[in-house]
Amino acid sequence: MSEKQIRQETSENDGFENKNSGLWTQNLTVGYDRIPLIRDVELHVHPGEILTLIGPNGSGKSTILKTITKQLSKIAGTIYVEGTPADKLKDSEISKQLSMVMTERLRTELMTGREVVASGRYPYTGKLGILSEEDWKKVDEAIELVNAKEVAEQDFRRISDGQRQRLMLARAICQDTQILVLDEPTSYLDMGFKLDILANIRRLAREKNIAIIMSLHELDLVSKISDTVACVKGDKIDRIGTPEEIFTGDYIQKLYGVDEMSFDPVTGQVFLHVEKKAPEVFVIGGGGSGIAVYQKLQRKQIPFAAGILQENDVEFAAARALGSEVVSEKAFSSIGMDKVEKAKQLIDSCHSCICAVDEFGPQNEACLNLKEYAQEKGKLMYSV
Ligand SMILES: Nc1ncnc2c1ncn2[C@@H]1O[C@H](COP(=O)(O)OP(=O)(O)OP(=O)(O)O)[C@@H](O)[C@H]1O
Repeated sequence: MSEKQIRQETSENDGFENKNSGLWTQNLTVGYDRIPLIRDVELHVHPGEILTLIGPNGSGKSTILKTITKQLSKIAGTIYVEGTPADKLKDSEISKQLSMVMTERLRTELMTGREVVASGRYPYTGKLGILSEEDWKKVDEAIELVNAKEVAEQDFRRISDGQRQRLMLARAICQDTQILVLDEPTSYLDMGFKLDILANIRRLAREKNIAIIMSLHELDLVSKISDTVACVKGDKIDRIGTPEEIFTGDYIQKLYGVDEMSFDPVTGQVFLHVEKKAPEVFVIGGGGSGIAVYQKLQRKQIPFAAGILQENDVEFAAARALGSEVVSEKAFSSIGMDKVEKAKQLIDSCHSCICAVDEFGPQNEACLNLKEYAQEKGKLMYSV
């Protein structure tokens, strides 16, 4: 860790905020046609860190980002770029300090991907826009970083959305600024590129000490990449904190207006809404063994009960979300006889029982007991 990073981390720990670095917004109000959409936006993105905006569609994430990058006029407040109010900076000065991924305003007729990326170097070239060898080196490094070498020489308009997105990110990266603004940088990318680009963004922040502010819809990735998460809801930033402070309890579910069980804040898993009906099948699961069975039953719309799961079991959230009933025991406690009885009653009321568990030991003896019970009753099945 560099000395600068250590200083930065310790400065956070003692609560000291350095307004002269990164990006800072104070009492910022954003909106359209002078009508406020989000008020009092107070964000600070430190060098080397990533702040991610999350929130439902239309909540105002892009509006905040567009205002920060001056594509949209602010209604009130101040945006500090590396300590200086953005109003006092010329566009040419801002573009040396702050870069953004944008697609709308760019004219890309007859341009190759590499040329589009190279336009990110224009703030550093003279009026004729001639790039030096050093500029082209930065262009090619950025293209390499986003894994877009194979499409760099193609017509920018004739490549896929995902390839275009990677090149636009390269364009922002080679602009070589201290602040990077990204609006949904992974929306068109497949899973492999999503992970790759986000890992690169993370590395870029840490290694080059860049302050990054972005919006993301992939909640499972937000907590892995962000230092700070700001939640946009209604006419304000509803909550701001570390991923651990945001992804807890039922906050995210409330932010997005979904059922509490539709999302597991610990793993980031999402579950389709299920109508809770009287269970027809009892699933003996545990340790992740039951998940595939729950999903199959859900796809077939067969209501089920599950058990006996400890509340810290990896499949507890899935069972709770997809099952009509779950017999569970507190984490790290031995399974009580009352829970075994409850599970047996449910087996009695179901027409069949599926045992997803392959191996039994002292920790899941109660489940072995249930399997034997189901067998005695002639209800044991091995697959859906
Ligand atoms: N040019 C515009 N003029 C007026 N209103 C606009 C304009 N662009 C967006 N809006 C409105 O501003 C609100 C916020 O839009 P914004 O694009 O910032 O949301 P978002 O959080 O980025 O959404 P998404 O997750 O769907 O990308 C929406 O109600 C939208 O309809």
